[in-house]
Amino acid sequence: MKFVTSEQMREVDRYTIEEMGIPAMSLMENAGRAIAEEVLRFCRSRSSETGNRSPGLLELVSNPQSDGMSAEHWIILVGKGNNGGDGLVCARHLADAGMAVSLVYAESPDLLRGEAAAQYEIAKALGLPGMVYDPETGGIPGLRGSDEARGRQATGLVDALLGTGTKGAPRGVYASLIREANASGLPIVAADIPSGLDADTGAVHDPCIQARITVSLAFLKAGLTQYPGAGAAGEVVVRYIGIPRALPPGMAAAGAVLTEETLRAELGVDAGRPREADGHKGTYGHVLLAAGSLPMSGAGLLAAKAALRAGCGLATWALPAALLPRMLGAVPELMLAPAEDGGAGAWNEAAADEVLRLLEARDVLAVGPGLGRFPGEAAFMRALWEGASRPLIVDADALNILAAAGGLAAWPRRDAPTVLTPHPGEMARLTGLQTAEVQRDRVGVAREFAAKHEVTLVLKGSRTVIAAPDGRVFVNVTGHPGMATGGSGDVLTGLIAGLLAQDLDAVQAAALGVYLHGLAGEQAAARRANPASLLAGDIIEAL
Ligand SMILES: NC(=O)C1=CN([C@@H]2O[C@H](COP(=O)(O)OP(=O)(O)OC[C@H]3O[C@@H](n4cnc5c(N)ncnc54)[C@H](O)[C@@H]3O)[C@@H](O)[C@H]2O)[C@H](O)CC1
Ligand SMILES: [K+]
Repeated sequence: MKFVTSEQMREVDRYTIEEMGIPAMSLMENAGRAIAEEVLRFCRSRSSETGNRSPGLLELVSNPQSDGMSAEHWIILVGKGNNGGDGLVCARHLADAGMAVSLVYAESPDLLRGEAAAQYEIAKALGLPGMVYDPETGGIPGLRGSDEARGRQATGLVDALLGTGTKGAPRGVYASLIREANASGLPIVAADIPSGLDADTGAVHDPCIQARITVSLAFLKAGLTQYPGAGAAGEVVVRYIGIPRALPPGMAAAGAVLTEETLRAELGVDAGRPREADGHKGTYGHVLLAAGSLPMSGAGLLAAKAALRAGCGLATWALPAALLPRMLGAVPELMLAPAEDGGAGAWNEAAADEVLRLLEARDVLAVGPGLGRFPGEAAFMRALWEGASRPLIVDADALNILAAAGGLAAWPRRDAPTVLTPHPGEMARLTGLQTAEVQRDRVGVAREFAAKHEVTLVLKGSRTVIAAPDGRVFVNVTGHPGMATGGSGDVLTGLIAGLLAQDLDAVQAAALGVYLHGLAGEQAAARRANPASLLAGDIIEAL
């Protein structure tokens, strides 16, 4: 599913209305109705949960208002732009469905323009009760304590304050209304985006609406795919409002959320592709891992096992010689290649030649899991970076060594496919940014880095971002918090390497690897009474 930025959305709106001639009022009508339908869906699901059964046909026929909505009183918070206009349409449909509705205008309705102003006239003509919020007295009627009659107590809020026209943090009355709405503890359905969300980066301003449901209109907004915005949005529903699904000519979506459909349609990955009947070990590639060191020998093992579980034909783990005795037979299917380490159980500059020699008879090199830091590390890494003519995946300390040696700007561009898999901290070191800066605009930072250095970048974390050298961006939504455990990244590296060995290109292998890694984590977590006890090895078993 593709997602767009606010700027792209504004251009889509303009193109749809001005070039295609689809009336803005139709779009607003469709938007408001879609939001109302999602509010009603929520109310019905809530009433069925709380046991108020939905009335039988006879009851409905005799009193159409009695479809359980009469107990609801929703307050619509109306901003002064078209987001507010959507809210006014929504209010009309909710009133028609039999619930009590109150409009609270952030600013005088006289400030409404265009379609939103027209919707205000309609709301007035229908006698929908409304008031202009007064920051002096504060307090939204129906949210105050129990002094209001039962019927007046609000049961939910629609946030139609700010949408894609937002600039900066909510100001003045908008901030007050957002704070009051959040403090009410009532369920909030956000129109298009939660007000206070940066719709492009997923950053949240102070304050930002904490929504139960966000009805994203026409297209998913980029900011809804990344935390903390994804957390503020609650359940995200993308609703068609009459804007054609095909983007205007020349516009490429800011990115796409990874689904099986996206993997197949956008990336040509068929996860269910059957194996050739006459396949043999050589058919499915041979992964070489340069990984592990005395204190972190397990990392290499996890990555190697994951590569095999990913379906590659063979895997060889090049490891410091001192580790060999302990690792013999640990994974019978795995081949071990000791690299001279002078008994130290650590890597050294000279070992690079051994790795490159081994790579000549193999298809992919993964370097980094448990590698550790060591004298001559930069020369070691540079030799592999320049000498490995095969697809290369760089992770963990190999990334830190790259960063410490001046980062990619100082290193030659590689011809062979290259995948980097930093977590936010490693990304900060690679870019010279603070980790917080990386996290504030994960999609943007990843996209820029991948294009600038012509690598495939996997920026890990919740909602991992996969950025291709050609500017395409994918966001993964599979996974489970229990996966935040030592070794989980090593498993991902091995998984991606195993896929690279099976003739997937760097972007395909990175995207499918991240997607499957998350799915496996979900399944592994589901098998445990307490998902916090999840181990990285469980993810491998679930692959
Ligand atoms: N354009 C269309 O045909 C459709 C739009 N849809 C809905 O409209 C909004 C976008 O509407 P827009 O008028 O551009 O802006 P907003 O309603 O988001 O409101 C911005 C409004 O508020 C003021 N403002 C901006 N930033 C702040 C701030 N930080 N604090 C306070 N006030 C702020 C600004 O002056 C504007 O007037 C879109 O999200 C959809 O909901 C339809 O859905 C589809 C057709
Ligand atoms: K909103």
